[in-house]
Amino acid sequence: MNQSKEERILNFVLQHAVRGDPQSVVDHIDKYCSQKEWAMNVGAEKGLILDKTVEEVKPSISLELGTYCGYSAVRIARLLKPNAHLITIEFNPTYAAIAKQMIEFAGVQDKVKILEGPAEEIIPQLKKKHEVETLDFVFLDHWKERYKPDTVLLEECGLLRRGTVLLADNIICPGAPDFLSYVRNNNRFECTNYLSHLEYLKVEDAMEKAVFLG
Ligand SMILES: O=c1[nH]cnc2c(O)cc(-c3ccc(F)cc3)cc12
Ligand SMILES: [Mg+2]
Repeated sequence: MNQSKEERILNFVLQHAVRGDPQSVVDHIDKYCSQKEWAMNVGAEKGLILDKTVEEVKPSISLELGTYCGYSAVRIARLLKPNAHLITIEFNPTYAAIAKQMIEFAGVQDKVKILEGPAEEIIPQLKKKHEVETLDFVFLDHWKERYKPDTVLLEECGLLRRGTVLLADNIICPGAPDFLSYVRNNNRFECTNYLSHLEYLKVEDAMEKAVFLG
């Protein structure tokens, strides 16, 4: 049975990147996806915006919505302080299996917990089942039509606290218009837009930072 694109990305990393070196894993995914096959990793340019946000927030507990192959999970985990953790939620079991191998190869498995299933089912379980109190940082990178409902759900579940930073990918392409108007017109969020480009292409894209004011 022939390989999926995601398996080809993973195999390229396993064969060429340095085991235990998260930066090498990130660089090799970017190399493959810029030279061979486009894939929806946040990429190097928007990845720098993600890096700067993680370095600024210094989160103890982070949540990622949309793991895919694990590129941004590895990117975030490589910057986390000791004892800090990332929970990443992936709906697609095939992607989750690829990401698990990617995260283990990078050597960041002790910092990352992958949860498989729909975010709307897992988010309400975070407090009791996964011992989360409140989140310091949330990276939204799953389905654009889920950005707004899952943001409302995070708030309803008491997972946001004053200063929790949300960072959303793909604000222009594919776009998340209902999320954007929700956070920008809600006086409990302080928003900042970061204009960038779609991963591996010259197409415009942007990220939106929304700080919850409590
Ligand atoms: O579905 C997506 N989830 C998360 N991130 C994405 C992402 O960064 C880009 C895209 C995407 C963008 C343009 C296109 F022509 C086709 C797909 C989708 C997702
Ligand atoms: Mg994205």
